[in-house]
Amino acid sequence: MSKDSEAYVLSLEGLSRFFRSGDEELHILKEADFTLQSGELVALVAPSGTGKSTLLHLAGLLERPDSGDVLIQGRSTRKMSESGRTALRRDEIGFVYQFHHLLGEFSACENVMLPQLAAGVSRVEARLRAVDLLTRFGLSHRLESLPGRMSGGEQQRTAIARALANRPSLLLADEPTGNLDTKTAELVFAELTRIVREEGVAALIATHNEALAAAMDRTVTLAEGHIVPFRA
Ligand SMILES: Nc1ncnc2c1ncn2[C@@H]1O[C@H](COP(=O)(O)OP(=O)(O)OP(=O)(O)O)[C@@H](O)[C@H]1O
Repeated sequence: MSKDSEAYVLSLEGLSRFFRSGDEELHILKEADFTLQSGELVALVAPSGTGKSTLLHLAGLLERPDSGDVLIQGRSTRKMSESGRTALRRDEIGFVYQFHHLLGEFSACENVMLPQLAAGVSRVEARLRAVDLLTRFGLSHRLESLPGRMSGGEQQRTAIARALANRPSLLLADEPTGNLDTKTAELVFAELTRIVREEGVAALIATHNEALAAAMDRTVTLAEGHIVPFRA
């Protein structure tokens, strides 16, 4: 465990990731450093193709870096086994994908219950939490709907509720309001902010929406493989 990392929910230390494209090496991250605290909401704003998804996947333990370390609540994941990473991901991290990845054969409520059941929460408690979250995101009339019968925006809101279901310490979101209209995006973002503050979640949210980014605590971008403050 490194010196100050325990104070942060997420610490990225000297993180590097490159891809080979023909003869070229694409250095997406080059010894990048970053920290995120409990209750902090940070926007990640960078042009398409610069590596936002890559960064979120590394931070969410969905991929491994070429070098460097990702620390979650001060715990190094560099030498952690796949099963250790999976458990840490289940217990500490909520991830909202660009495309919602809901399970089509389960209702909205069941989709939000499933990660809780996997973490050992009782059915009764899991349902209470699912109903509360879905209601907060304006979906109380959609509890028993299958994803295929819901609009894109409703599916995305369900995916956000699912990511928050296990009270994660870290929320990572890849364009979570990308397919919502402006008004719905604002409402969803306001509720997301409330939950982040109330539950002390640390959130890193990739977005192209400048108004939403401006409403967060700070904004970072990717520049030459580093994570740096964004200056408009
Ligand atoms: N597995 C991979 N193999 C090779 N190249 C990859 C791989 N994953 C990503 N890349 C490349 O890395 C770069 C960054 O991709 P990434 O998806 O992280 O960007 P992004 O900023 O999230 O883009 P967008 O906003 O369009 O989603 C792109 O040029 C992409 O082609």
